[in-house]
Amino acid sequence: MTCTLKVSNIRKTFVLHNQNGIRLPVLSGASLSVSAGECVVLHGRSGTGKSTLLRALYGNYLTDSGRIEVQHQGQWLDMTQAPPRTLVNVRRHTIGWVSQFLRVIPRISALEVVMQPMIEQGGDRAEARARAEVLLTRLNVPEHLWQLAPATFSGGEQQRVNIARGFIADYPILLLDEPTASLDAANRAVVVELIREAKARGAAIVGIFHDEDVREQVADHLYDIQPEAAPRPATKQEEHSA
Ligand SMILES: Nc1ncnc2c1ncn2[C@@H]1O[C@H](COP(=O)(O)OP(=O)(O)OP(=O)(O)O)[C@@H](O)[C@H]1O
Repeated sequence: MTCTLKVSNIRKTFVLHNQNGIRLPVLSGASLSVSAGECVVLHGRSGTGKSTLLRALYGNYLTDSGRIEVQHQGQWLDMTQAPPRTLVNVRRHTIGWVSQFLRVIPRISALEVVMQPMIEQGGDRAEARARAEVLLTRLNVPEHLWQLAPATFSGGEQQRVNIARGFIADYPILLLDEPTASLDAANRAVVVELIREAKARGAAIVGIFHDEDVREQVADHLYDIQPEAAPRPATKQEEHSA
C-alpha cells in the first residue's frame, strides 16, 4: 500500500503566556504513518493529546519539532514547514477535516455549504449538487431544510450537514475529529459506511472516536498516545548526587 502520511517525532508543548508562562508538554515524539485505504485511530486517556495531534496534522498548531509529511499533488510536503498559502492549497485538495461542529456561514443554504468543497476543487456544479443531495439524504437531513441556512438547525442537523460537507470531495487524506459524537445509532451507521467507502477509494484516514463500536468497525490500527510523565519529586539517590 502507498504511504500517504508520515508523522515523525512530533513534539508539542503549550506555553500559557497569560498564566506565568506555564509550560504544558503534551506530545513527546509522536510518530505514525498511514497508507492509502487505511484508518488509524488515535487512542489514549482523556487529555493525552489526541486532538492536539490531529490539529497539528491539519496545520492548526505549530509543533516544537518533528515532521508531518503528506503526499500532496504527487510530491512529499512537510506541513510543519509549509507557508500559509501552501497550507490553504493542501486543505483544498489533499486533506479534509471532518468534525462534529459546523462553522455556520450566514445566508448560505445547507446545500451550498455541502457543495462548496467540491466546487473549490474545480468540480462541476451539477455534479456537486447531485452528490450533496445524495449525502444529505443518506444522513437523514430533511429535504425541506436544504435551501435554508443551517444557522437555525438543531445541533444534530448541523453536525450531519458538516459530515456531508466533509465527505463530498474525494480528499486523499481525511482527518476525523469525533464525527459520530452525539449522533443516533442510525446516523452513526451511515458515517461508518461513509468512512468505509472513503477507505475503499484509497483515502488515508486518521480519526478520534470515543465510541468503541465505531472504532472497532473502522480502525485498521490504533495509535496509542502515552500520557506525558507527571513531574515527580527527586529520588534519594538524585538528592545525594545533586
Ligand atoms: N490551545 C491549548 N492551549 C493550552 N493547552 C492546551 C490547548 N489545547 C490542549 N491543551 C492541553 O493539552 C492537553 C491535551 O489536550 P487534548 O485536547 O489534545 O487531549 P485529548 O486526548 O484530545 O482529550 P479528550 O479525549 O478529553 O478530548 C490537555 O492537558 C489540554 O489542557
